[in-house]
Amino acid sequence: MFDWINASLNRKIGSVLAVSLSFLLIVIGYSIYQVRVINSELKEVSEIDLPLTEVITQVEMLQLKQHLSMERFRLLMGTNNAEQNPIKSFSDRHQAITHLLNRATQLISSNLNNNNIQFKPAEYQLILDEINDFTKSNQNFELQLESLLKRGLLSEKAWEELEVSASNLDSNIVTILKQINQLTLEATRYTENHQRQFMVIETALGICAFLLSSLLAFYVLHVIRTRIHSIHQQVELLHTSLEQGVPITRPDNNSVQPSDELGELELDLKKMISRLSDEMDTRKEVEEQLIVLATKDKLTNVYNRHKWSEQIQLLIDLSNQNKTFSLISLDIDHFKNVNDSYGHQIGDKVLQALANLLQKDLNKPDMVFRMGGEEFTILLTQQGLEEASNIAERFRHDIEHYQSENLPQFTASMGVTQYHLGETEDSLMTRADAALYQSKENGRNRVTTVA
Ligand SMILES: Nc1nc2c(ncn2[C@@H]2O[C@H](COP(=O)(O)OP(=O)(O)OP(=O)(O)O)[C@@H](O)[C@H]2O)c(=O)[nH]1
Repeated sequence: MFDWINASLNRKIGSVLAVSLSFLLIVIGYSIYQVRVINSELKEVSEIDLPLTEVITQVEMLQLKQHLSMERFRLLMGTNNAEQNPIKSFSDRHQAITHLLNRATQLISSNLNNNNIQFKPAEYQLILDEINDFTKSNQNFELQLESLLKRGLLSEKAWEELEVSASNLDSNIVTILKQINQLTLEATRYTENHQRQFMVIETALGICAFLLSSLLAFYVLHVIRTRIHSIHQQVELLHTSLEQGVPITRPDNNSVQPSDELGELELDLKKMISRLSDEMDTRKEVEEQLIVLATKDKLTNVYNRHKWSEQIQLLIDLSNQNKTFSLISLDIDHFKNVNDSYGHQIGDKVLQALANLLQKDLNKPDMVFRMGGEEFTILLTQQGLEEASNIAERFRHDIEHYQSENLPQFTASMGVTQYHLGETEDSLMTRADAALYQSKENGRNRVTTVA
């Protein structure tokens, strides 16, 4: 049973068909057997019982005629109307009766010998014995009658004896006939019962076959529907994830053991979803890396000029809704000397050290941009001019006192300004650069704040 549940759909459907077919064959086989039994029973009735009844009825009729002729002869005996040659007519009837009795004996004995009689053969044997006995009694009666008739005038006593024998023969043949009729009746009833039984069993078998086939077919359909529903859910989940752009839930590939075609399809689908999920994860990582590459400076890992343009526009838009911000323009002092004295690589390291120092000191929403060369801009998204100036001064101090074993000391000049409502990026930058220029002009390593 367990194997069958795990079997392929083809095998499941094949099994349902095989069981239905087997049941059908059983019903057909049983029907053929029953029809044959009923047929042989009816054959027995039509080929033995009915001819036998006909023969014995003829014997009965002849026997009665013989009896009546005897009575008639007795009454007319000695009168002018007496029959001239009664022996011949008695003898003819006797021969006819003997012939009929031989036919009846032949009919029963040949069918008994050929095993054609299935229903109560012992009863037929009994009837055969009775017919044989009757034949002998009839033979004796006929001989007795013939000898008496040949002798002519008979005594009253002899006539009475003959009368008794004839009556006995009449009642014997009637009894045989009744027995045959009884047998025929019983055989017919038996066949009728047989037919009824056959109908009941055949109907029960048919119902069983129908129920079993329906149950199996229902089960197979249920299995197919459950699998298709599971596959449909996976596809639906995938569709929703793709539509909403959320990560694809990775299915559990181990939970399904493919036992049939739908199981294999489900497993293939899960594998495909897993692969798609991997691909989406990789693509997301690549996208994130691309965003980093597009927005960050490779050397210092602070934001680049491209990100600056995007961010300043955003802040200008926000400040138009009454939110202000400030910025610090920063340039390393005499950086050319650093490069010239220590080499370009050390120059790069100074740029990296400065970027780290600035980022470390900043709060989350504030951002550092490398505008090019040794120029940096710090965007203070929520601070006013005074606070920005203080931050710039803190930076200047930290840079001046920054110490590293492998790097030379360096300083930076800064220009600080605040965004004026409604002004453009250009005018803001011009003011910041002017302030920075002023710091350079005034001897460097200083902060100039311009409102
Ligand atoms: N190592 C290194 N040097 C750079 C890079 N970008 C620009 N520079 C150098 O920065 C120096 C800038 O020099 P200047 O514009 O003359 O300015 P300064 O020497 O800093 O003098 P002031 O700004 O007037 O104090 C140049 O020598 C450039 O080669 C870089 O990515 N790495």
